[in-house]
Amino acid sequence: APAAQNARCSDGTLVPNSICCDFIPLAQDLTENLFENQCGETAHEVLRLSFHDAIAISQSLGPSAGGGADGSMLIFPDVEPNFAANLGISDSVNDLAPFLASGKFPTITAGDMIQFGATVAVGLCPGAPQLEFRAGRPNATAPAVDGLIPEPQNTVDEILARFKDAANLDAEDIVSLLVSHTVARADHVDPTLDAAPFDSTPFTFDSQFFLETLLTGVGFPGTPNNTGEVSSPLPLTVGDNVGELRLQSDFELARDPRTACFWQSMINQEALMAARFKAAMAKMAVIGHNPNDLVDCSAVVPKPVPALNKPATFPATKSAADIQKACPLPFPSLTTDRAPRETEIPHCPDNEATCTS
Ligand code: HEM
Ligand SMILES: [Ca+2]
Ligand SMILES: [Mn+2]
Repeated sequence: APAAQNARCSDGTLVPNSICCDFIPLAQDLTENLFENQCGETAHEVLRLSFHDAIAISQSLGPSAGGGADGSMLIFPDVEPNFAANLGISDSVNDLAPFLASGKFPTITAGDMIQFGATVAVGLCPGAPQLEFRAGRPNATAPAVDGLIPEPQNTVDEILARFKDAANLDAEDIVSLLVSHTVARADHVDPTLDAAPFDSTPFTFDSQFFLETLLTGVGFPGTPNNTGEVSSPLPLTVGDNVGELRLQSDFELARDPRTACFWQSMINQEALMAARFKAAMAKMAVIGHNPNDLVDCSAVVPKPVPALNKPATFPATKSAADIQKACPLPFPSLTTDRAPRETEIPHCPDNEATCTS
């Protein structure tokens, strides 16, 4: 049953508890002053942070190993962010810390700041769903131990085992969470590159990621032989416009018999993709908590920007012949973008000439 809506925020939003109202000015502050109204670098990094905070928990190791979505990254910024698997996460920690310390949001905990920040970030990406948000995560009392964050060099067996040990998340949950890699770029996999995108549309929440990870790899956007990286189908790098980078883990999850059909089913199915991402993110965001102890503040999550409603397409120069089909079900029929050669993937949202990276 839906929670009773027994408080009204000053802007008229009806919520179960007035605590929810405190997130309305935070959403506005983050949107304007941190994310600058874009599905850009800072938004991507806060989404990644929501995962790295939440997944650091272990049923087999017990409660002392980590508390899940408890804000430990923000409360102990000198511990987990220094683990190798968290390389780059300190950018997002440093981005959110001033909002926590500002005194403007005294009722908002570190864990809530991270998970709410991710809902705001995602909503700036065209095609993304309006995520659920629950408030009231108690502050972490200790940082998590090292070794709980999945890495791109991990096998599918290791990845499936890690998500199960963390919170009984299954293969479909993992693929659903990996929708996030549609708005993602790597800064540390190839140390010679900044912002190497995982698909050709890193500022759009679309299904290109699921399509492009199934194309035959032909080269590297930077240097070869990096740990956790395999060859990508669109490696063309021109200056700041870095070519596509493919994680070994995404390559293997796209082809493993346990995940390949669900992976393929996401292609050109944006409503399915958005719905499954929303459901999986709702599970991830409450790891370490009893959701019934939290207040459903979904009503204060900003409405996402409108979708572009562009069907999935093979990038220029690619076609069905380049697909490494791993699922026996029929492959969706898609057109190819028309251009004489491989196109550059723009470094900045909205094709602006400069942007933060
Ligand atoms: C098998 C599990 C996963 C692995 C192995 C993995 C690995 C990675 C790696 C290596 C990067 C590049 C980091 C860098 O070099 O800057 C990355 C980026 C990213 N990941 Fe994942 N990831 C996984 C799951 C997830 C999940 C579940 C989420 C969110 C729900 C997520 C969100 C992101 C985002 C948004 C970025 C881009 C950050 C940016 O653009 O700065 N990832 N991931
Ligand atoms: Ca995309
Ligand atoms: Mn980045």
